[in-house]
Parts: sequence; C-alpha cells; structure tokens
Amino acid sequence: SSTQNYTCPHHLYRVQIFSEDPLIIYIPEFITPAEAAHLQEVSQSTLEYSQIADQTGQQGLARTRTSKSTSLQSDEVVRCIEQRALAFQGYDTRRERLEPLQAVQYEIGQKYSPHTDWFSSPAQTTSEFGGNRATSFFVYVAADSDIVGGGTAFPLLNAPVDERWCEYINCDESWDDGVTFRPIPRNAVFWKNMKSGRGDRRTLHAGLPVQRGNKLGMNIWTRESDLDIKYRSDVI
Ligand SMILES: O=C(O)CCC(=O)C(=O)O
Ligand SMILES: [Fe+2]
Repeated sequence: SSTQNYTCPHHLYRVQIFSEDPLIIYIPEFITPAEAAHLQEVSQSTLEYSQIADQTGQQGLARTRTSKSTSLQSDEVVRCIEQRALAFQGYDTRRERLEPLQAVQYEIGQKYSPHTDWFSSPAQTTSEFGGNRATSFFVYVAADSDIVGGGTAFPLLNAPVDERWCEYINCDESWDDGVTFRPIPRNAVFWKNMKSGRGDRRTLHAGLPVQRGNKLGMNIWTRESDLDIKYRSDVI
C-alpha cells in the first residue's frame, strides 16, 4: 500500500512562548493544510457524542461536554503529526507515551465546560494509563471563517499586555476573565499540565460554546510514562 512509501512533509512552524509558568506555547500553523483536510475526512464517519471519565474511571456522557469526538487511527498522516508532537517535546519523549489522537467536533451550542486535562482520581492515572497527562496540545483543525464563539478559555491565566497577541487571543474580554485563544485553523496551543508531579490548577480551561458555525479540534495528550498497549492507538 501507499503507507510504506509515505514520507512526512517537511513542515516548518513557528513557536511563541505564551507563558513560562505554567508553560504554555502558542504554535501557529502546527499542521499543514493537507493534514487538516485529511483529519476532517477521517474523523467524520466515527464521531460520536463525547464521553468523559468519572471519578471511578468509568466513561459516560455528560452535560459538561456536548461535543462529538473520536479517537484517530494512526495512519500515515496522523503518524507525521504524532512524530511532530513528540519531537516538539524533546526527542526523548517516547511514542508509547501518546494517547490516540482525539478529534473533537462542535456544532452550534456545543461546548466543553471548564476542566483540567489532568486527572485527580487515581483510577485514571494508574500505570496502565501511563500515570497522569503530562502535556496537552489542542489543535484547531478547522473552523468556519465566520465562526462566533468556540475559543478555548483559560480563566486563571493572566492576559498578556502586548497587542500583538490579539491576533490569536480575544482582546475584547476583560482582563480578569483570563485568556481565550481563538479557533484559528491549523494553529495549536501546547501546555504542561503538571507542576512538580502534581496537576496544575492554573491549566483549567474550557471549550466555549460555538454560537455560529462549526469547529473541529484535536487533542494530543502525552502521559507521564508509557501507556499499556491496549490504550495506545493501533499502528497501521
Ligand atoms: O474545544 C476546545 O477549545 C478545548 C477542548 C478541550 O479542552 C478538550 O477536549 O479537552
Ligand atoms: Fe481540555
């Protein structure tokens, strides 16, 4: 098949430190237009109403997360993005620490209420799961050009002062509301969830309700150590 012959595109992206503590890095054009189109295509047929894990680790539907989502099979294109996400974190970050990439789609009215990506319940951070989620990337894969809402809000962060950030964050909101990244296709926000081995509360964030249009995002989560093979994505 074409899988053997596919080579990852040479893709340059920019990086910008948004915050040193907690570490948050803004990444314009993290994925290529072709990758974005591919992700849109492969996610459509398997999207289902999102589930979240409760205190016992049991997955279930919740009013706090009304989007649709799906795990992505690690095909040749997804693999390039996985490799990019690993290289970004230092070459020593093993592939075994990655959860399957997760696409998330929001239609009008859909949202994800404030939450952290790190877990506080031990059932979700066992060694089979590779411990807690060390880092997160949230990638905006696609968004309608006239989208209203659908930003990613970090209510506990300090808003930056320099106006050049207004290209990426919503500068209309008040300073004490924290920071809201706008859903700009192909851009990504990366952050560290843990600080000194504990979940960092300042990484609290929400997918704000989409008020007009559609948004497709993607989570790339890296655990503290290797996940058991049954929780990793199948390599095609
Ligand atoms: O939709 C967003 O902007 C954020 C989604 C999110 O935080 C998540 O899926 O964990
Ligand atoms: Fe999240």
